[in-house]
Amino acid sequence: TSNNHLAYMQLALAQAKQSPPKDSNFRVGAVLVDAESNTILTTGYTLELPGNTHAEQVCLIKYAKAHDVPEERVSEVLPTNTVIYTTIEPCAKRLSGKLPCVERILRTRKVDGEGGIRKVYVGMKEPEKFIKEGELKSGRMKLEDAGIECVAVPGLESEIMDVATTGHQ
Ligand SMILES: Nc1nc(=O)c(N)c(NC[C@H](O)[C@H](O)[C@H](O)COP(=O)(O)O)[nH]1
Ligand SMILES: [Zn+2]
Repeated sequence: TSNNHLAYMQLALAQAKQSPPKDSNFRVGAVLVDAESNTILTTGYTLELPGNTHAEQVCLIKYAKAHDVPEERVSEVLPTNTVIYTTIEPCAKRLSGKLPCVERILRTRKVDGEGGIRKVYVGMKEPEKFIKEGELKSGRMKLEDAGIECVAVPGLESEIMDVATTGHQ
């Protein structure tokens, strides 16, 4: 139901508020959810873990760690109907050159095409500040092409933006 989505997005926003301000990224929060049982698997916020980490990346690292696999093998342990809520859409490219979250989400799918993250619930699109719209659009297309639906959860955009850009000049 839509108010369930809003509740998870509000939780993601609460995570984003814990992120240390930095002028070269956005403060984002994310919540990894098992949609089958409607239970929270992990939460994450930008820079929560060392290595200039993104919120979505933190969720996956934590879940993988809890199941004794490295993040790149999280597909082996994720529940089959996993979804992620993120205050800003998964990044398609990162100025740091690190692996974008779109790629991290794509590789949660098992080799046989089963499981992994099936839907991405987004609080708002990434503002065109670090990355051009063309790149952002190609990221969205990659997810759609892989059958991963991006669903907007409206209502928190202005608060998400305020939190995301705290610390920017
Ligand atoms: N969805 C999302 N989650 C995050 O946790 C985060 N920080 C961003 N931010 C996107 C922005 O485009 C990148 O932060 C810049 O491109 C700089 O790249 P780095 O973060 O330094 O790798 N986006
Ligand atoms: Zn990212």
